Amino acid sequence: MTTRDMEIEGDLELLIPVAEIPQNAKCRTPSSSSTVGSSSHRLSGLEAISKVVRSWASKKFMTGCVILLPIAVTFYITWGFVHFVDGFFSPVYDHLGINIFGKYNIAGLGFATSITFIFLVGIFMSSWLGASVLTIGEWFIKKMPLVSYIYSSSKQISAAISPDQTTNAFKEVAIIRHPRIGEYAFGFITSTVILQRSMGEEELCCVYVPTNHLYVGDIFLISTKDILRPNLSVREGIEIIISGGMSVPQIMTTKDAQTIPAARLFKYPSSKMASSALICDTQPWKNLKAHVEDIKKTHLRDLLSDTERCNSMMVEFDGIVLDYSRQQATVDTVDKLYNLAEAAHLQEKIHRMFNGERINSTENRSVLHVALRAPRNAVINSDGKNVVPDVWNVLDKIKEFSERVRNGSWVGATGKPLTNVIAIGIGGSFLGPLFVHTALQTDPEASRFAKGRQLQFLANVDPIDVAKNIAGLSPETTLVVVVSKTFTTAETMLNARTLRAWISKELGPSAVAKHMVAVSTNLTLVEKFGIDPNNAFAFWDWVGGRYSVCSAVGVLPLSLQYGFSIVEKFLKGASSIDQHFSSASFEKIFLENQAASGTFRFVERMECFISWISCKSHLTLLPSLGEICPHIQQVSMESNGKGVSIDGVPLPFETGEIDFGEPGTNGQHSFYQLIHQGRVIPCDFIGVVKSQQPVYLEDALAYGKTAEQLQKENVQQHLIPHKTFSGNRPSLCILLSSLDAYRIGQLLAIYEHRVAVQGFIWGINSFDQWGVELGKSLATQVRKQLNASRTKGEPVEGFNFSTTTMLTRYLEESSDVPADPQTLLPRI
Ligand SMILES: O=P(O)(O)OC[C@H]1O[C@](O)(CO)[C@@H](O)[C@@H]1O
Repeated sequence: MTTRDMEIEGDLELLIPVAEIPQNAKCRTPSSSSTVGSSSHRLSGLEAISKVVRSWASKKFMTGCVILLPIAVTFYITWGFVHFVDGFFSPVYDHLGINIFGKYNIAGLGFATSITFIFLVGIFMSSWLGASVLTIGEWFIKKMPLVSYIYSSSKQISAAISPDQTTNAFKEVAIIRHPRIGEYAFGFITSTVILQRSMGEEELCCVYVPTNHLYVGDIFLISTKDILRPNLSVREGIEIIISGGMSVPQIMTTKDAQTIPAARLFKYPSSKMASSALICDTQPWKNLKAHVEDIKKTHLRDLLSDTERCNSMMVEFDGIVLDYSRQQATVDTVDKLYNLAEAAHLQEKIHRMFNGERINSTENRSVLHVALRAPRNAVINSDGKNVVPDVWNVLDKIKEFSERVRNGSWVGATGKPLTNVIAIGIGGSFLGPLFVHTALQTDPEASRFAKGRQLQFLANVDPIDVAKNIAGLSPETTLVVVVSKTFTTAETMLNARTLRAWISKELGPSAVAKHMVAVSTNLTLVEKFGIDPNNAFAFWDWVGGRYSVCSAVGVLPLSLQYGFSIVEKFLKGASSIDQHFSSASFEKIFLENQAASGTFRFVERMECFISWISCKSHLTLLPSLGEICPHIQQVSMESNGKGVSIDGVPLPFETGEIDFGEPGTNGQHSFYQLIHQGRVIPCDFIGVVKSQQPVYLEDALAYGKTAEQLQKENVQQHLIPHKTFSGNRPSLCILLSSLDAYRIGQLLAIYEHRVAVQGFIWGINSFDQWGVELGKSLATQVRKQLNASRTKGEPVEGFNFSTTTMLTRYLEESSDVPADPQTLLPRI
């Protein structure tokens, strides 16, 4: 139902009795109602007017009641109270012959007397004598069965608001995360307690959370660090509870938030991304470094025996569970990481990214891949322009085009439907779409939609790849999608020329218009290549190649294969993580608490810092997720393999993870020996509930196997050193409830943000790739040399000894290769 429909329905509800509305009232045209007699028209018109008038009158009457009722109740109760207290001392005054309610009424005399009396009791009870009298009195009261209960309850409540904080009063208002992640409860700190365990001491607070006004509630023992302390007095807290939450202030700050200058809370200076100071020079970095050395002394098996710690390191969001309890980290580590995040201005940097600021400063570009999956009505600006409508124009165009191809209304040059798609592209124009395609193949819904269709990718320039790609395919039923952000990448253009030649040769040059489309930011070059600009799908310079899978780069080939509706789910999954990552409440929570406590919304980002401690990561996956490895390799290693800070200052520490992995148990039969007994390599395990959960392996890495255990198992003495596993090897588990388009989108966004956060912390530019550019220019130099040697016989020069020797040898042995091949069509 649209919003308009809902509005109409609402109007009908208000004005016309439901029983009289025909089912199709909303859609009825004037002519369809003309059979109804004119008198009934008049009748229903009068009825409607009468109902409107009645509805108006009743609304106004209720408004009057709503305003007058609290005033009347307040006066009534106040008057009753004054009267009651006035009458409290009436027997005394009666005795003195003063009739306070009679003819010589001295209104308020009894009230004043009562107040004075209460005041005097206060003074007396504060004295030693008063306290002794009270103790004796209480002793008697507590002996009386029912009375003792009434007395203790009333005493607790009055103690709660007692100005004497040495009593068992509510000491402070507290907000705790309860009853589950993402929800909070108001409570009162009543006392603190030190919990002594084998791992050390921990201070806990007793937090009383009222469940039925103030009289009944639960007591929680919570680590002092996990308590949020709002800027509210105990009295204000009690008011909130008694009013059922109605008196809660619209904006609440925590006490520690006071130390954050107001300007930093919601405004970020737009000049520079961060100060040029390196993160390694900050105190939080040094603290964390020292802490890391310290934590290494505690074996993971001991850390894992602390259920409370493990529980706090398990988070869940929108169907994804993240368990980082097998990281060499304690709650204290997480705190220190928050401090580090603060020092790195992480929050500001994320905010700037979503705000479309040109945070890719070396290329002077915004970084807005999040806009590619934003809902249609979102507003994300780049240079003051909302980019979301442009994104959706392209998505709509893809939807329309892919539907035409899929339903056979767009056919090839010979009139046959195009059931095969070859997507040519390399790097970011290939790896992301390949990952999603491979993962979608096991989603039953997606594979149903892909029935009878085939999607292939062509990236490499080895002629064998081309041959493999076109083997068994006919150009008549094939659509080629050339994907290149720049439309200049040598490998892609060579492959594009090759397939253009393949199509032209079989179907004639005019067939190219029907059989080739493009995805690029460079529409001029697309046209020059010979592809109709109407058949080009744009994206923008604010989308980095490796972050482009949600642009037409991935959406077009995937929609052709699975239909747009499936791809839209994938975009929605990624968007869910984006919103979570940037949500206002997260920002508020994070800033207000100065990142002091582990909040759920932040935790996804935490794990990457933890991995960072040892700077390496590896992924172990389900077969269907196999292609995430190469994709993450590019996203992570091309983004964060940097040697200078964003300001160009050489970094005295190493950046970048080395990511590698294998799907399923292939890794077990390949490199797991090394991760068990060789180097320590932090691992990410991605599991899917409906498939498998490789938890046994994570535990093996964490716990290991000791010599004592082996002895008990009667293992031969000389084999014990070989069969011993040190354990203490960190890993992370991401568990997805299923592997469908939505979850794949979520997974993609989690890794993209993880990489961005790492870069933000290290203070580098994760969005340029000058290292790759160097590789490209070196390749060009070599290509020019080979061409000059082959066509003009020029000697190899300008290279070092090794390269010169190898190039010369290559030239000698490949004398039959053409100078600069225009295509790579297999020579059959
Ligand atoms: O899409 P293009 O321009 O062909 O570039 C392909 C890839 O080349 C790189 O620039 C370097 O590998 C990547 O970032 C990019 O994804």
